[in-house]
Amino acid sequence: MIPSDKGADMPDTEDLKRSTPSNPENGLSQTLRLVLQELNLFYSRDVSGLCLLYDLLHSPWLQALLKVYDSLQEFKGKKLLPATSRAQALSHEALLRAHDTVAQRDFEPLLPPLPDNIPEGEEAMRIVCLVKNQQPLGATIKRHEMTGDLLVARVIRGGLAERSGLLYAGDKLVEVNGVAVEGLDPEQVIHILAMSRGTIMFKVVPVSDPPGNSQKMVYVRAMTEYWPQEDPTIPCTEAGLPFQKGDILQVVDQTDALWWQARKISDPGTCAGLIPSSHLLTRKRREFWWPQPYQPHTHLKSPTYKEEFVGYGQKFFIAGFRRSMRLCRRKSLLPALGPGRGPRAPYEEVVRHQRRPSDTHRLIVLVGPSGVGVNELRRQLIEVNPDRFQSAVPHTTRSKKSYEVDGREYHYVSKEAFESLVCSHRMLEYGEYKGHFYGTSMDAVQAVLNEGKICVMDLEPQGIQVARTHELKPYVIFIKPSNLSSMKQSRKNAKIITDYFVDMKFKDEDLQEMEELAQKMETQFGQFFDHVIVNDILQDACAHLVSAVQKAQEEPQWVPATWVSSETGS
Ligand SMILES: Nc1ncnc2c1ncn2[C@@H]1O[C@H](COP(=O)(O)OP(=O)(O)OP(=O)(O)O)[C@@H](O)[C@H]1O
Repeated sequence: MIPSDKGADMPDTEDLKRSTPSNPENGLSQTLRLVLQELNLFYSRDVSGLCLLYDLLHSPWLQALLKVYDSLQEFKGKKLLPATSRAQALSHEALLRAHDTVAQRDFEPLLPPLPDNIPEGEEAMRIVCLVKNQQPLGATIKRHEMTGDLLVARVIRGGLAERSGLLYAGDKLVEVNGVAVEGLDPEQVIHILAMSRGTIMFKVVPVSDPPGNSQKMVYVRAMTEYWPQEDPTIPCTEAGLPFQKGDILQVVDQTDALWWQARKISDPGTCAGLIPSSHLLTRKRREFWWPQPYQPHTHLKSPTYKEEFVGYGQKFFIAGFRRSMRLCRRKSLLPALGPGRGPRAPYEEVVRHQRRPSDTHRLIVLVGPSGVGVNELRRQLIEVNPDRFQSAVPHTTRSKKSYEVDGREYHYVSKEAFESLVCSHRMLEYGEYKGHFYGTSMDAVQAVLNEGKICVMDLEPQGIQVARTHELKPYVIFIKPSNLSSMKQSRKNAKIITDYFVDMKFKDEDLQEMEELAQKMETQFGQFFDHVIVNDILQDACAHLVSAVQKAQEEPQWVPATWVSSETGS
């Protein structure tokens, strides 16, 4: 292993520039230096503002800077061309030469040619000098099981070793900084490297067939978390890349069947790190890390209350807010995800996808612990623009009441018809309440989308996976409670919906339970959340929701690759 290292001082390029008198930029850099010196003087002098301004406006460096500015302005609109055709030809040639030099990796310093009189059987050596700067060398070493040789085990993408183009996986280490490594342990070599400052010299026997660079770049969403520090099997802990559920990773190397190299898209310029391959992580999860299945709401008392419309007195009818539907959702019959079900693959391949204006909108799914305000926010969103946002009309097997309209409050269907929807996997979620079934079908959602509207629904988290289809392309927003003291303040007048009391106020233990449930949901389902909104001040949360929904529809987003490939394939 070659651990990270700090401390090598690179020469200051500015200083190098200054020391060349013929440099045409000397005038400018000289002026800039004067500016700094003079400003420094002003800073430390006790002067009145007027004197300072007078001095400043008359100072030669300011005049010089203004001239520079004028010249730049003059050239800003012009296309710069070489003055003569000969200069033009020369500039083309210089450009091509620079291109070839980079393409052929024809870098300095040039090493002396190998002597002619190398004895028969002597292995050809490569001498590699690397200047350590503030980043890891980016390579790992191992001992060959049969020969006992010390080999470069892997070269990490984006690291110093890889960028030098001089060290390859499989190269045999002979010397490090003049010390012969034969017979040393990898740890001893690491120690030599850790102690070195500035230039490090490796003498290696090059691998006969260096690996090519034809890796396809793949992006994946992490469906689980990974902490290299807690994994005793990782070949090099320092080279490990920790990640959390939902992180998007750019996998840059999959040559090794067990350990891939990846970087987070949130840190694009960084050196890659080691992550377990999909196969290896699946095995590890099965062995150690599978979390306890999520238990949905268990605290509800036995139903004693009459079904009642919970409409908050809105000015127009919005489907999908009825108490029975909401209460039965908590007892959703969708099985909780757990071993044997749910997402087995630890990584999901994703692509950046931009919805075309002619496509139907993405389904907006709101998820959150009971009482956090999912329905309040959904209702507010729809009220903001009912022509744009709409809920799906749920199905029920209970009979229609006299004041209800089929297809408005519910689609009223027989038990057989309901069961047939369930069996044909057309129900996004369903549950039983007081002996009747309630649920939301994919077709009800599709009907809203087909009207050109944005369908907004709330789901229990174990239903998210059912909704994740390429037709609906759900964008999942997790509504999260803020901290306990803020919640106590903001929920002073809020009412919980239960099946045993109407208009019950939140007690401290309700808020506590909400927080715990939110944590559980995030731990187990965080990989599915495209966005998180903390519902503290209602107005702010609502504004946040409007902007998140807008972005989900109009800006490129990471979506499962299968959603897009099934589109292009059809
Ligand atoms: N940010 C907020 N500030 C104050 N009160 C809020 C806020 N958000 C929601 N509420 C209130 O909290 C109560 C519960 O909200 P809501 O009914 O939307 O919960 P829910 O998440 O849909 O829960 P359930 O799924 O159990 O119905 C309501 O009285 C609602 O008006």
